Amino acid sequence: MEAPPAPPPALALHDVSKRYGRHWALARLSYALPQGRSLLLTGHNGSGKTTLLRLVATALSPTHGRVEVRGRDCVEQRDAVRREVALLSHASFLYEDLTAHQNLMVLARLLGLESPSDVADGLLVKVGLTRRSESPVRQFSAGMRKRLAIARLLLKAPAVALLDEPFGELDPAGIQAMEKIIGELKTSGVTVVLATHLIEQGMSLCEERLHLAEGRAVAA
Ligand SMILES: Nc1ncnc2c1ncn2[C@@H]1O[C@H](COP(=O)(O)OP(=O)(O)OP(=O)(O)O)[C@@H](O)[C@H]1O
Repeated sequence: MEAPPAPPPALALHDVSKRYGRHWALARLSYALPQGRSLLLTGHNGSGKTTLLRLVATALSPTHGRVEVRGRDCVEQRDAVRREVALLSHASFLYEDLTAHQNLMVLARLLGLESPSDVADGLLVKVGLTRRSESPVRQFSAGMRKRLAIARLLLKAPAVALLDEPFGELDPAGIQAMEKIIGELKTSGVTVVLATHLIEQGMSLCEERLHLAEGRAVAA
C-alpha cells in the first residue's frame, strides 16, 4: 500500500522577491515551515519581516516567486488563503466610531456565528477589555487597540495567525495575556508566525526561526 501523501507545508516561500520602487525589500527567499510548527521571524528594522507577513496575508503580491499557505498560492488562490490567515498588524483596521463590542459584532455577524454577542463578550474578557467594551475605539490607547485587534483575530479563528510585533504597546499584564493567547493558539493547532524584536519571548513560543537581513535569510 502506498503511504498517504505528506501534507503541504503550513507556509512555503519559493524564491520570493518583493520590490518597492527600486528597493528590494525581500530577495530570493526560499523557506518551508512544516505543519504543526510555529515560526519566529527576526531581523533588524527594515529587514523585511512586515513585508513577508503581508505577502502571506495576501495584502501584497510578490514581484517574483511564489508564496503558498497550506499548499495554496497566495495570488492565484487569494480568496481561499484569505479565509485561512489572519494578520495582527501595526495598522489595526478597527472601526473608530464603533465600540469594542460592536467591532467584534461586525465580524461575528459576517462569519455567521451563533450568539455573536456572547462570543464577543467572552473575547473581551480574554483580552482584558470588559470595562471599556462600550467605548468607541477612537478613545482607545495603542495597547487597548492591540488587545482588541487580537480579540478580532481570535474571532476569525484562522488556521495561520500572522502576528506582527504582537507585544508592542502592551503593558506587562498585556504581554502576559498575549503570551498565553499565543500558547493557546498553538495548542489548538493554529500555525503561528511571529515577528518580534523580543527574541527571548519569541524563542520560547516558536520551534522554528527565520532571521532576515536586508530581505535575505541568514543564520541568526
Ligand atoms: N510601502 C513601502 N514603500 C516603499 N518601501 C517600503 C514600503 N514598505 C516597506 N518598505 C521598505 O522595505 C524594507 C522592509 O520593510 P519592512 O517593513 O518589511 O521591514 P521590517 O523588518 O518589518 O521592519 P521593522 O522591524 O522596522 O518593523 C524597508 O527598507 C522599508 O523601507
